[in-house]
Amino acid sequence: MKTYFRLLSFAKPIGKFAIPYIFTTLLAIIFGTLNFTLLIPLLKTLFSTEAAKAVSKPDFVFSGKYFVSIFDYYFNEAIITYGKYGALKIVTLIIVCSAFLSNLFRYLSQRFMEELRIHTMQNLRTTVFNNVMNMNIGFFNNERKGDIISKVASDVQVVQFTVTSTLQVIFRDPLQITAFFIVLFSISTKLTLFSILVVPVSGLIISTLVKKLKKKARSAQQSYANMISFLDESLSGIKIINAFNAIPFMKEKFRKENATFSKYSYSMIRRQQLASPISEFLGIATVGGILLYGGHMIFLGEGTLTPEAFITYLAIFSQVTRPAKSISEAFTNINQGLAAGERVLELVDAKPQIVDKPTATTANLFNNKIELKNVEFAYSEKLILNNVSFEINKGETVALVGPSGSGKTTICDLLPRFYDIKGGNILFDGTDIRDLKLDSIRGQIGLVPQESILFNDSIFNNIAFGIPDATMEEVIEAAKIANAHNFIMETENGYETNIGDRGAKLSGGQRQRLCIARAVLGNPPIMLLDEATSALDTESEKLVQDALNRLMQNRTSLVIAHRLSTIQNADKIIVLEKGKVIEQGSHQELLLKEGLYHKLINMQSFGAEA
Ligand SMILES: Nc1ncnc2c1ncn2[C@@H]1O[C@H](COP(=O)(O)OP(=O)(O)OP(=O)(O)O)[C@@H](O)[C@H]1O
Repeated sequence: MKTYFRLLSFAKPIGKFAIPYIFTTLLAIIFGTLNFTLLIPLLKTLFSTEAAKAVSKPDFVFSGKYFVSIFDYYFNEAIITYGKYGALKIVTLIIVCSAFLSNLFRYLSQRFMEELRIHTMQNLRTTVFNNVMNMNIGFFNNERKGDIISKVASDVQVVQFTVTSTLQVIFRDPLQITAFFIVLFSISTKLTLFSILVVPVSGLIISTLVKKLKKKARSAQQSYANMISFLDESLSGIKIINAFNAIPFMKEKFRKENATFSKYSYSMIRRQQLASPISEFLGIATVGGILLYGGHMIFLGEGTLTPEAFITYLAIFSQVTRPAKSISEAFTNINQGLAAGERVLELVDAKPQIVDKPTATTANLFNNKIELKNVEFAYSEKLILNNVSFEINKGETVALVGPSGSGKTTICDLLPRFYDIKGGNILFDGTDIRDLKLDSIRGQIGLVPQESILFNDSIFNNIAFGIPDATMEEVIEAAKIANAHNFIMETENGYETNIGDRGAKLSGGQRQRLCIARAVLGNPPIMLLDEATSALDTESEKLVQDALNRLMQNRTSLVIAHRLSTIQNADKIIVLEKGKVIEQGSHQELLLKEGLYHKLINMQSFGAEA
């Protein structure tokens, strides 16, 4: 129930939709019930052989019986005044008008409900996406991408079609049933009491049926998420899958997950679908019982039940099953909706671990140095960085070198606070970065990752990423500095060319140069650079290297260096091993020490050029 109300809280402002909905629904129910009530006089005129006699007007009492008898009274009057056929015309006209109004209001109420539903889901989807974007990088190491995608895309959809659609069931259908029962009671109390006895029995049967649905729904949704993850991985890794002849293997893996999903869906749907025929059957069985009981009452001349009232009674009672059925259906579906809702709310409730302190201040423009002091860091339990200390002075290029897994990338991720450190300090111009606003630090740091990260968009938008007011002149200028302008001009639509998924339509060197152009345009005072290890051909390599050198000019840079030339030109080299700084100094100083650096140089482990 808590989940349900939380999901509804996304309907804000609910009054905007709920008030017109309640109003139109009430009118639809009133006119809908009126239609059936009018059947009594209609049948009476058609079948009665006696001439109408004047009767006295019934006294007002607030009850269903009064309304039935007042109809009777006016109808009788109409027969006396206009004759039987004339009265029939009037009643038919009223029935048609009332049916028109009832359907009109039903349509309007449906429209308000749809607006509420779509509005709620729009809110929910935006909230989930925004919250996911706010999460710190570490969150994505633990959550599977496909899981997040399926929560935002599919689970929200399930919530939409189950949770919010129960809203109308909660309000409209019980009200409709009540209205019908008021009329039923006024026609025959005895008969109605008899039929009510059946309701708890069918309720019990249905609730046993749906009890297990929620667990099954959760397993089905999880299995669906696995499929999405798998699809995502397969599409990203399609080249490797082909190269390793792994297509049959992947197909088989997908087939298995797909079969699991189908199994859960099937067993869930089997139960779900049972609810409707069972409730319909119970409804008809009840009508059968009423038919016998009511017929018995008429034949014996017991009570006041007339044949026309009895037919009307049966007509109305057969209508009761419709809202009753939709209530029972809603209850079977809601479990599936709640399971999906819980999965979605997990994402809404996830709290980013890295947020601004309330006392955080805005960092001034970088003007002195970044200092790592006895930094300790662990992704989980195992310490990855241990007592790391070094300084990056303004204007310097500092190179990080060390064997694979020594912690170079980790150090680069700590400066923009993608992760928080466990011990020590990282000082930005003397202030701990945890005391500064995240935006104000990240705004001063540019990032060129090893793997070019580009979006399925135009070249212009990829370069101007994150700078919405960038002009074409500025973008061209940045592209020229990054040696990208010439190749861009050779593409089909120049800066408007779409580069495909993750830049698939470009070469590796071109992708790197676009990423460099993006960093140039951002013009941050500090650059974090992860040099690509993949060897490019000499021509492309030269263009990229040249672009990187220009990017680093007049800037403070921390570079994960793989090229000997970058390392030799660095002002300072930090040599890492197993998360510790083993040596630091210039190229010449470190060579003289004949330590790890010397060994690494001799082993030529700095990539293609070394
Ligand atoms: N997201 C993560 N979760 C847990 N452990 C991680 C994560 N990322 C890296 N590690 C571990 O941290 C250690 C340092 O990794 P890091 O990526 O910083 O090394 P690196 O020096 O950049 O290596 P390479 O040169 O191969 O890129 C490794 O032992 C790695 O297994």
